[in-house]
Amino acid sequence: MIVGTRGSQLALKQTKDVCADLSKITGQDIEINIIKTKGDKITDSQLYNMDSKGLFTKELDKAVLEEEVDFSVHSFKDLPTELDEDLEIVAVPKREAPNEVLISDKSWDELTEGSTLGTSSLRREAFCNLYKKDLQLKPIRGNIETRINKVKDTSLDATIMAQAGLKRLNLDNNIKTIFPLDYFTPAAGQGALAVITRKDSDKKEVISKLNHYQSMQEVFGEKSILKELGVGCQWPIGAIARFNNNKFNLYSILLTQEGEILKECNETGSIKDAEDLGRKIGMIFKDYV
Ligand SMILES: NCc1[nH]cc(CCC(=O)O)c1CC(=O)O
Repeated sequence: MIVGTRGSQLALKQTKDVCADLSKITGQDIEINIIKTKGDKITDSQLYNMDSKGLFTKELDKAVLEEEVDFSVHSFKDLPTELDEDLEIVAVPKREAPNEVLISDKSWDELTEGSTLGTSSLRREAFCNLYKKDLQLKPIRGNIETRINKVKDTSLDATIMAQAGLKRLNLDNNIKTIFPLDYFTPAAGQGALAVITRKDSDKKEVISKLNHYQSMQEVFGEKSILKELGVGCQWPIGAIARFNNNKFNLYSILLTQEGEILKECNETGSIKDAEDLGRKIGMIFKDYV
């Protein structure tokens, strides 16, 4: 089999992890085909100002559709809300920690007025403005290590990242503060991967063995909020689903860029109805955007 992936350190590590698990099932090695996406080529730091639909996924989708590769591996949170009609997310492997973390010499509580914090995420900007209006927010680009180095070489006082990416790259020793999920709520799908094939692929069945049902329901629930709203990552929305003690809970918060809370929702139900809960929250949010 051949897998398509972006070439970033994180994308490659994620793909290798998925392939190792899949090889255990098939007993065969998987060839890795690196595909450059538009998102890898642009250098503008204000990513969220652009039409972000499939910025990191379009070329990969094409490779799967044209049977250049058998499947692709993505960070779930970077997927656009609508997938090509001939493609399918056949597996969401067990999710890594979805939390947001602070990279800095100082803890979140110690960060003082005027400190510089690098982020190019509207949601992270909104949460910073909600809790610490006096930080100087600066756009930041580059791979995870580059971002950490901007703090280490003191060109920035702090940055906020996903714990999952750091864990996967064994860079989690740089974490200063791990944010609780209901304090600094992550993006829909954060910490999870998506394995995509063609709907009519004969590899679908074997690849679907990588699926972790609970993780899939959590991230599909979160993503359906955005789907219902008809927005991608251009809105500052945090969403987190958790399945604990046999209860499926979906929490989401809608902010303005300036850090004002427009609406918070919390729904509990059956894990199999994850997407219904997400749609319900999306519908409620429609009155607030
Ligand atoms: N938008 C970038 C991106 N896409 C996926 C991850 C890693 C974490 C994940 O798998 O959710 C990151 C880095 C970050 O947000 O810090």
